Amino acid sequence: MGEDKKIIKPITQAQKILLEAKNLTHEFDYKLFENINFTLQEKQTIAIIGKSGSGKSTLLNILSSLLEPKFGKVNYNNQNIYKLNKNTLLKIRRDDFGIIFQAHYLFRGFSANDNLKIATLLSENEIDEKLLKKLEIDFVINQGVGELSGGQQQRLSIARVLTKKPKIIFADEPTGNLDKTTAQIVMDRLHEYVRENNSGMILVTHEDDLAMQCDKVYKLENLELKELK
Ligand SMILES: Nc1ncnc2c1ncn2[C@@H]1O[C@H](COP(=O)(O)OP(=O)(O)OP(=O)(O)O)[C@@H](O)[C@H]1O
Repeated sequence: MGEDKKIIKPITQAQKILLEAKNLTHEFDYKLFENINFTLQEKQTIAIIGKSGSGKSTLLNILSSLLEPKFGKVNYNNQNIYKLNKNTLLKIRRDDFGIIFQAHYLFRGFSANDNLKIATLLSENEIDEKLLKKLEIDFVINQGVGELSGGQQQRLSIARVLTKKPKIIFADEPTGNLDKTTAQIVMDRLHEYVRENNSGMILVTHEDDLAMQCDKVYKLENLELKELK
């Protein structure tokens, strides 16, 4: 009698949805986008490209809880973040959302190290020395923020955000001040972080080659979000 053969089936589990936006519409002086739907899954990276002024940063602000849309909703943990009470929203923004914008919001009177320590105090995580080395800022860590170059400040703000271990990274031109090689180093770290932490990332960029390294690429154009990849 032959042995029972066990057939091991691959488990095809649906990826968890991290963020879901429905019917987003927004305008300032003119309409920027209308009825946009958007989903970010665990371990997924999504790039948003488009012409200057098309509304990419505005969309990222809305997705990251910083700007309430004129219409539509943004769901995180199945709840519309704009219907949450202020303290709950602040907690999500502090603990779960890692916002990397062009204005770094670093504390300028403090050293680079102090800026990182603030993130460790908020999250009870350690400063990741290896990450600082990979980002090539380990040797400026004791300098004041004001003494760092623009690109070093940018990488410090990225290190600070990653120290928090966010569930979702929202990055608006995170490599804007960097040369091509350093920009790639930073992007590699962000992708690595997402993979290793079951996180997700939404990246706004003008760099098509950096966008194409993401799992999905959308172009904001004519009020719509068109899927390019
Ligand atoms: N807070 C605001 N109040 C009024 N108008 C705004 C505000 N924020 C953005 N806008 C306008 O909305 C439009 C889209 O701006 P946004 O920064 O979202 O574009 P973008 O696609 O990110 O541009 P860029 O690629 O140049 O950064 C612009 O015309 C801008 O002036």
